[in-house]
Amino acid sequence: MDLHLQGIAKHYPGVAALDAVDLDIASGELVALLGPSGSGKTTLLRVIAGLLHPDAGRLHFGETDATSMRLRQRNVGFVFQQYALFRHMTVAENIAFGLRSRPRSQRPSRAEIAKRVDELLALIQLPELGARYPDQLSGGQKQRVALARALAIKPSVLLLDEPFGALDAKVRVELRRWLRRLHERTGQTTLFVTHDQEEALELADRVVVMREGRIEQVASVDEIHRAPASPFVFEFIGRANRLEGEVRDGRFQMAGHPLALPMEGDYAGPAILMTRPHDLAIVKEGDGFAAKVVDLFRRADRITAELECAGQPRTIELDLPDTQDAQVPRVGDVVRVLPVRASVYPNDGAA
Ligand SMILES: Nc1ncnc2c1ncn2[C@@H]1O[C@H](COP(=O)(O)OP(=O)(O)OP(=O)(O)O)[C@@H](O)[C@H]1O
Repeated sequence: MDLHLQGIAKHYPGVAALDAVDLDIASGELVALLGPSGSGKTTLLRVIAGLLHPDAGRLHFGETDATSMRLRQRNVGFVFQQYALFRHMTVAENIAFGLRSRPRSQRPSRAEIAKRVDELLALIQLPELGARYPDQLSGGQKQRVALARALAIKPSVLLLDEPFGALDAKVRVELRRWLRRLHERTGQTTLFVTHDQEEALELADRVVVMREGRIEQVASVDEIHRAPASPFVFEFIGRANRLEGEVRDGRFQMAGHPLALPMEGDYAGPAILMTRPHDLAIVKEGDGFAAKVVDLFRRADRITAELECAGQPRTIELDLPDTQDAQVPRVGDVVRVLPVRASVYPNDGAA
């Protein structure tokens, strides 16, 4: 089922949890909602689920206007961070719950429900565990059962709110890969909330980056990497450096010195250059800008230099290439730094 949101708004006293959100999700897509705490991800999910009524805007499931539809009519599957399994029910009973609690006219027969439960136990790769109780499962197993329970009703859309948030890092990575494979098999339209950029980028077909109740960018994982729409997105999806300057004659300048980076568009004025630590190089002479090494960090797989640049409010980080003969500067050295790759944005004060 495809999903269309137009101008969805939800206000609480003093805060716009959602501020005119437009979003289209195609049938079968796996979309990640990514954003910092408080950016409106959960609110958006709750509006789609029908747990929360928006103040404004319209929501369509396919051709059907679902804005005023009740939770049950929407037939959505929902999984939260905290395992919401019923403790007094077995795994099989938990999975069957959504089907069993349907009105009699829409309820499948006992045999059909049992068959569906078996299919789902196989799908979540826990075929032997139907008779167990939730307390007898690991955290990862519980979340797989929660997913099976959400899928049992053949939902129009599956809504996952940080479903792996309470699990340890290793299990989390395993489960997100498992979810990706599961999605490839089921083709279930899925919206996945996370504040973990790695999780979003590994899992999703498309990523929606949210900030203060608004959508900052919607794009494929590739495009979000290649062309982050704003300094906020750039910073949110990986380690980032920010340099302030201006664009003149199609070049970014710091303290009057133009860098040799080609720039698209005809913007001129205050600007922000964003670049990743591994996209900065130390050069012998010529282009680039001067920076002073204020610290060196040895990490597992690299050495990172922290640099101070004249006139810049923040220090920047540069990853040194991992080669034996690489010249490692010392703290206090002044080096010339060249951004090999960067994105330049107008500095409108909001970035
Ligand atoms: N019931 C409520 N009453 C008042 N304010 C609320 C309520 N629910 C959410 N908010 C506010 O709306 C904004 C968006 O909240 P939301 O829970 O959607 O953010 P989120 O991106 O899911 O955050 P997190 O990653 O921390 O879960 C926040 O500023 C939050 O404080």
